[in-house]
Amino acid sequence: MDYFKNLATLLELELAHDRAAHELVLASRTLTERKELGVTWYPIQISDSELGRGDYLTVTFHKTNDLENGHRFRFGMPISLFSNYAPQEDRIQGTIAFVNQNLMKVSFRTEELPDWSRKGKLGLDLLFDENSYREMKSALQEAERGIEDPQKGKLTRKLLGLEPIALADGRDDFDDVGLNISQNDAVRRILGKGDLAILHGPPGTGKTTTLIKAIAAGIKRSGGQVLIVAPSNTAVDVLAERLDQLGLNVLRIGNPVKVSAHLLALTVDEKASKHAGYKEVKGLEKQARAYTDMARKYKRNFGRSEYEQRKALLNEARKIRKDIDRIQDYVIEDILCKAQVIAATLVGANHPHIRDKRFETVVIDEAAQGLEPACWIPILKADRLLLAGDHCQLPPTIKSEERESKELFNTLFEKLVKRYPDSVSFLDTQYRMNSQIMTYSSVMMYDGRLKAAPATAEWRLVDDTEPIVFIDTAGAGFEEKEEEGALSNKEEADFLVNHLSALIAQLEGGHHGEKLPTVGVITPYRGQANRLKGLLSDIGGLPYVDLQVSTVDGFQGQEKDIIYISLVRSNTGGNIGFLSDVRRINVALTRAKKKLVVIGDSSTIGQHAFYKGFLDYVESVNGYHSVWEWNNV
Ligand SMILES: Nc1ncnc2c1ncn2[C@@H]1O[C@H](COP(=O)(O)OP(=O)(O)OP(=O)(O)O)[C@@H](O)[C@H]1O
Repeated sequence: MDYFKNLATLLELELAHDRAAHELVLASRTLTERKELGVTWYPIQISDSELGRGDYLTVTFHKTNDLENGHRFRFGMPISLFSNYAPQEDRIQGTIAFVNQNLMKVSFRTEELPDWSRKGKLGLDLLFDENSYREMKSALQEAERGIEDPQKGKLTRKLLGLEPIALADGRDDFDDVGLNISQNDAVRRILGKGDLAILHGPPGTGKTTTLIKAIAAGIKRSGGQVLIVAPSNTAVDVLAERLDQLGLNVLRIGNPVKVSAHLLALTVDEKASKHAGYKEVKGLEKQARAYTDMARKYKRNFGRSEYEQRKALLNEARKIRKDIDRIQDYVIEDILCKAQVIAATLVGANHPHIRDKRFETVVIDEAAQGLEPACWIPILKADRLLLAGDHCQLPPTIKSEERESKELFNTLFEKLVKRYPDSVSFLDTQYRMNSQIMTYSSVMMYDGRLKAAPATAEWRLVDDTEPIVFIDTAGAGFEEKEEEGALSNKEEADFLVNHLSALIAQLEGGHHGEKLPTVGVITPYRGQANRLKGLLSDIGGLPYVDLQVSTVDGFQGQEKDIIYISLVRSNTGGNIGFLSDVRRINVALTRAKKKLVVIGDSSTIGQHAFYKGFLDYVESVNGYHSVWEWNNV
């Protein structure tokens, strides 16, 4: 079917760009730059190594310094181990079996690491993760092959509009006093046995709360097992943690990124270590290791009989390892059977432990951020599907610049919202923003259907009369500049930092030692984010203030009491680049709880209807100011 072939073509384009970009980083950046970009660990030390299943060697590495903040190594990705003596030649590839901030376990397809690993300093490079693309491609092929199959292709045909779909009518008696009307309605429709349910949750409307209540209620009623997936590990961690808190048996497939003992306890490895079969495995592992160690003694200068001895010992170890594998298979099967909820990333839904499993219900959270080919991986395991997300916020990240690739921004979530509007439950009450901050987003993005919960609608900073402010830099000579491909606006950044510092000083005066509000500074451009971070660190930060500076992408899903937005764009042509993607600016405008300050050049951004409307709106609530008002004080 052309539908999946077209998707596969788009995916190929994206793969080519992603790979080229990654390989360019590895080939052209220095070791220090790669470390900063989070794609290299160096220097590292080996703290353990263990021969395991299928003669794979698992080696544990530790970072020997902890200066880098964040890295991009994730469970299941390929890496390359190198030594500083000959970083080009001395290399061996492996796969990440576990990773946290400072420790990584890597499986190598060998019984021993090469000799060079005992000399010099070692490092790890993150290789391009072709595996995710392979899984996506094979899901598209499988979807295409299965579409004619009366049973297997059923949900696929329904989702594509080739066969009638059954939607739940919402006639159910579910009612949770902790949920609002739209949330309870949504749960009722999810609990009805339709083929598809979509939960549309604008910012701060309790999408996750609703989703986990619906899942828990469904399991409580009819048992069964639910697969819940999300595009990012962070989102999967949130879901796993919250479902576990509700007392469900949750199994986290893959490797949590959040540092939490609670979450770690939900993984297959941790559950296996507490399983009754584990003791037996440990005993057998000890025996196998003893045989292998004995065999290794015959390593050099041996004659025929020693050779035979060595072979026999290794054979013995191998036999024991087969027994271990059998017990481990049983343990894993038992853990999988008992789980009420299995949580994984989209690609993790094809982890070997669950690759061949089917689920009556599959749930995809943050579905509007998932690449469509990745969404098909879990969907192919489902009889019915529940999607949650908001297509009016950021779409998935796409590396390719080519025009056709932009088609991937049109997510399956959005297509299904349009194809089956009756399957959509809209959450209409938000618990985050003062109503003045919410209104423009509600009108432009959500047909004016969003309202603020009563307790939220009026909240504001102490003595503050302006929850939403636009500061116009038009004519002030603030200019956008491009340096090494990065856009920033120096004067706007200086102004922002001064304005923010003054606001905080004023709040400190009125706060008398109470906790200061949290602050976020958002800008669409990385160059400006770096400039702002630099300025703020030059003035020694803002003491006692919880402050985060980031691009819009780093803020999705978060909230702060005060948000500043630096729009950067200031040119005569009215060129606003990717600011014209209103989904991106919608995310920025909906992060503030009590005060939102937007700084930009009305003569540039005002040429675009969305921003023109925004300026008019802010003026109508008396929040419009010119930069001169501050500069002349
Ligand atoms: N019915 C409710 N009554 C009171 N507070 C609620 C209700 N539903 C959600 N909230 C609160 O709203 C906030 C957002 O909830 P949740 O984390 O579920 O939202 P979300 O919609 O998933 O958020 P996001 O904007 O990240 O998508 C939380 O602080 C939650 O406690």
